[in-house]
Amino acid sequence: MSATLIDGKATSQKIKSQIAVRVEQLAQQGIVPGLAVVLIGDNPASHTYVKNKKKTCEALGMRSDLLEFPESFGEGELLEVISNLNNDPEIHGILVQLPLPGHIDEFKVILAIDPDKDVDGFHPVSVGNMMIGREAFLPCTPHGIMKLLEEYHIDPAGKHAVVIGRSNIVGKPAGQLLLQRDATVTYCHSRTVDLAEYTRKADILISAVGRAKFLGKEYIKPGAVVIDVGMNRDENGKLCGDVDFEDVLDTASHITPVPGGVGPMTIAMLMENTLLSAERGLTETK
Ligand SMILES: Nc1nc2c(c(=O)[nH]1)N[C@@H](CN(C=O)c1ccc(C(=O)N[C@@H](CCC(=O)O)C(=O)O)cc1)CN2
Repeated sequence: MSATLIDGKATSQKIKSQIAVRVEQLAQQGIVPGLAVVLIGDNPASHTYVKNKKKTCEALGMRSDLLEFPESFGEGELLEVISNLNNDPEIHGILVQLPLPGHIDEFKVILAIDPDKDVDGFHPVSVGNMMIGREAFLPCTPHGIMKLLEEYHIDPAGKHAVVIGRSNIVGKPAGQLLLQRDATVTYCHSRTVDLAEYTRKADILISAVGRAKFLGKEYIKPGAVVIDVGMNRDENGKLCGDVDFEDVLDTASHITPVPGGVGPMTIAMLMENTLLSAERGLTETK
């Protein structure tokens, strides 16, 4: 039997429609959620992502400031830009597009963002709050994964979730959020010996490996839910995930496509975090 497709595009559209309604309600109180996106350098993929963020903001009635700087932009200059955004009352969310050029210390930059405007959920304060289950901006990709599971009525409680990847942006927080939903979580990574030994025991498999079509059916437990976070190019230059989609289709129960799976959810969750930040400001000033 063929797996059910987990449609991130449709789910993200649904979430964005709900966000647009809340943005309109805020507008009646004279507040427009504002997102500042900072881009350094010429990475073509990053350019596409920030343009999409701007377009989505505008489509939802939110303000979006795109601040673009050359590859040579200094770390000190960037920290100053962030400080100005921290102090701008019309900006509710600040996002510095990653990766940054090598001469800029990513951690220093993340640390400079006011945690109240950290809509990426990368600041140690956000990460700490997420870890202990307190209110926090959740990192957009893992949060998007959890929303997809919810949308498709997949309850992680009691399931064995295997996460391949241990990045701070995706792997680590994805495992943490699954744990909070009572899954039993195993992390695998580039030094894991006999990966298939673990993945074949996964009821929910999250892959953030970054290797095109790396996971075939021999890695998948029959009936597993497969969430593909990979964003790779195949031998023909076509966008594809970590999972060999066609090969796995008859083994998995549910699967996310690439494109159209987790990716669109990342942007929807960013919009939601920015809206939450603006709504939060409203509560605090009342
Ligand atoms: N500051 C951040 N930097 C980066 C993040 C992030 O969350 N915060 N994540 C990624 C890039 N990213 C958003 O920034 C992102 C990547 C991909 C997509 C997406 O919608 N992908 C589409 C396909 C797009 C295409 O055709 O190329 C899909 O999967 O359907 C959204 C956001 C790294 N940097």
